[in-house]
Amino acid sequence: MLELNHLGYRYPNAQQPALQGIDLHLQAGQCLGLLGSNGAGKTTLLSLLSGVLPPSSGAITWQGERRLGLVPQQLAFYSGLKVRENLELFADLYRLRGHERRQRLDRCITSTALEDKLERRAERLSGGEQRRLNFAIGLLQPADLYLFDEATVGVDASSRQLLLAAVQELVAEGKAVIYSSHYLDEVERVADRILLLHEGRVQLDVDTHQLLGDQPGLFLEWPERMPDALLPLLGELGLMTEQLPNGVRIASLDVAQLLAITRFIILQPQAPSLLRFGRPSLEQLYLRLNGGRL
Ligand SMILES: Nc1ncnc2c1ncn2[C@@H]1O[C@H](COP(=O)(O)OP(=O)(O)OP(=O)(O)O)[C@@H](O)[C@H]1O
Repeated sequence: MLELNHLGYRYPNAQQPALQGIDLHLQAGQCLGLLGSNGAGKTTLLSLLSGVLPPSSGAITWQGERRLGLVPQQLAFYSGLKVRENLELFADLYRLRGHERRQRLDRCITSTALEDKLERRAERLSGGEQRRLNFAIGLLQPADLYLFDEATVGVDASSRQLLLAAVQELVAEGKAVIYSSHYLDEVERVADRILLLHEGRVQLDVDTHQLLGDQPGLFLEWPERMPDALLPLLGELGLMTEQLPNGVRIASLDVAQLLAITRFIILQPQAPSLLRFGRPSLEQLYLRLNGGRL
């Protein structure tokens, strides 16, 4: 659907490029979680894709028609108009007619739980409700690729569930989605692939399941460093381990092995800061991958 080849962008008068050497191939039905700390280049990338900024280098190639829906970080509606008037206006802009218009309007209103706010002027909505209107306008647009930039900031927990379900529905229908957020639990839920940007470059581009692993493991971490005798013990027990900065992840183990490790831990002067059995969360992995920057 979309291919990026060595894409780069430098803001006028900026010393460093905001993006450089970005290669990416995105397919229909794929949801890419776009991660990176503040200033990593996420919004710049979305601005290039949506045509707001022209590439300074490299190329964006669309396979087929370029049909794009955007939920921008900055609220983009008419604050003096009512919610319904805003939606009707954007439906006009998107040239929606007849049955499709009615259907898309109904769906975006339901997906963002704005049924009770339709007659309210947008400027009189709460912050979270304004975000939901912003989201609804993006969903209304018929598109093959949807871009979400910090789309759920300030949205309450139950509305957030609705918005995430709407994103998942798009993906299930075969739309491509790029979902940029600092809320890693959201990204973990919707994205099947993770693209991590750091200082304008791709640091990681990986399948979410591959990153998180399908097998639960035992995570052990100490506040400073793990006890020196731990690794030899794990070796004696014949366990597969992955070393972490202050601890280990043990891929799979039986009850006897778990008991031996527990005995060892009890005898240590310092207790572990983390002892957890399961899959790592994206947030745990991200903090490690991104050097502690969220
Ligand atoms: N209009 C601009 N003029 C000059 N530099 C800019 C401009 N907008 C962004 N930048 C710079 O480009 C880099 C990438 O910014 P960008 O907004 O893409 O980051 P981001 O990953 O979206 O960050 P955040 O998580 O804070 O939204 C940063 O170094 C930023 O300072």
